[in-house]
Amino acid sequence: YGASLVNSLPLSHNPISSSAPVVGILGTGDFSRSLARRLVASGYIVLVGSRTPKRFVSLFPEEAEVTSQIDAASQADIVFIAVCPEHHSTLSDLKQALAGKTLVDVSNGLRISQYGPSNAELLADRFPESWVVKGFNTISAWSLQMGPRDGSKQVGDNSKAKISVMELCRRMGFIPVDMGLLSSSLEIENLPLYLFPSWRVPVLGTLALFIFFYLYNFIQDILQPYVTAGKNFFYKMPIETVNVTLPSVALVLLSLVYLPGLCAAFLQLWLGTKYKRFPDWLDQWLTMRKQLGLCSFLCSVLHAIYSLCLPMRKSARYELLNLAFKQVGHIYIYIYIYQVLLQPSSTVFDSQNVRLICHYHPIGMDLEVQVFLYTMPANLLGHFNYAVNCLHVQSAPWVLSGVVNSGL
Ligand SMILES: NC(=O)C1=CN([C@@H]2O[C@H](COP(=O)(O)OP(=O)(O)OC[C@H]3O[C@@H](n4cnc5c(N)ncnc54)[C@H](OP(=O)(O)O)[C@@H]3O)[C@@H](O)[C@H]2O)C=CC1
Ligand SMILES: [Fe+3]
Repeated sequence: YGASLVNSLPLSHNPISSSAPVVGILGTGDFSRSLARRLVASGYIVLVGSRTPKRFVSLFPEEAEVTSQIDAASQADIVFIAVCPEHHSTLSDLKQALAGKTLVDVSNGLRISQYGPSNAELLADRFPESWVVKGFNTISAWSLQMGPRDGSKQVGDNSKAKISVMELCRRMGFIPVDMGLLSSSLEIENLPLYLFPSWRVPVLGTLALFIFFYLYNFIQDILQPYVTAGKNFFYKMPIETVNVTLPSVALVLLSLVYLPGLCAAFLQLWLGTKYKRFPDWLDQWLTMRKQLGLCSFLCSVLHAIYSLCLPMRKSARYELLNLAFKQVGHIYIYIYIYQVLLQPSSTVFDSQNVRLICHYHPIGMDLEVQVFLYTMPANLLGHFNYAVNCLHVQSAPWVLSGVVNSGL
């Protein structure tokens, strides 16, 4: 869904100065589209070179010209090679047009390799009369779309003044980011005022789910026995009812982490393309997965703590069995902890993770493979975790009581 955000990004109003270098991009894939958008926003003249320019014009911002590969290569001063390395050989015809120019190789490998030659070195061999620079490969198409995040952000109408402030910033060791004209200043002023904007909906959703399940459990376990049989179980309210509520909330939240990926995959199969924009609700849901996953994690951890707090039961044997089952049942919490703490860069909840899988391995990938990758959890542990969690929440109460009551 690299395409999903491209159209929604506002362009800043940089005037294209005549002295700005003309930048060429070969390829019209995810990376090329994100890069073109950002370059246009930064005031560059962008020429995109494609084998079939007409097909892809609509996917690029109006300011960028989509043309043939040879056109882009001969007119540009600096050329990004946003074509997967397998297909670099198909660019050999452009050797003459690219002579003496700077080529930026943005490619990534498919697996870690200890020995060369690298893609960039191979490219340099292929184009001995050009200057190859390796770069941008660590920036995903997604990050390019999201725009600059770090550094001091500058806007101003007088470019000389702006440059002097940016130079000052650079000398102080920060990376200045040009955000356009003074008319964009409101955007920068507002930036520090948003407090956890991405957390509002997941946290409210968690609270709503908690209230729903708590009321359900309260009515079923406390109110109903009280009304029908006059039994007083109100002492269960602060700990036991909360404790049966938490895993249900965690499970539903975990389902909400996986569901949008499946929806997206089916939608892409249905539409037959990955280049259509997702509906807004799905787009927002997809970007919320990380927060939903972490809320689920929090509920599980609370559940583990509450389980330890529960008062001991009648007999020592029952207690021991119960405790043992609890530990088995709570495997999913350990898996969670493993996922969240030990694999921070690739946690299953990372909303960018699935995108990255697709972005780093898109070579010749057909739709089926892509859909497979989209539906596959970024981390198999995630689905294992989900299954154990389901078993625990769904069957644990009566399986455990059955086993314990049968005298085992
Ligand atoms: N996507 C990402 O997040 C990142 C990507 N990269 C690197 O950028 C490069 C491009 O990635 P990405 O844009 O995702 O890949 P895509 O598969 O989405 O796009 C590749 C593009 O290459 C062009 N191309 C030219 N010749 C051929 C050919 N013979 N066969 C197939 N395609 C050809 C196609 O454009 P056309 O049909 O118009 O000619 C196609 O759109 C890769 O090297 C990748 O490693 C690096 C960092 C991040
Ligand atoms: Fe439990």
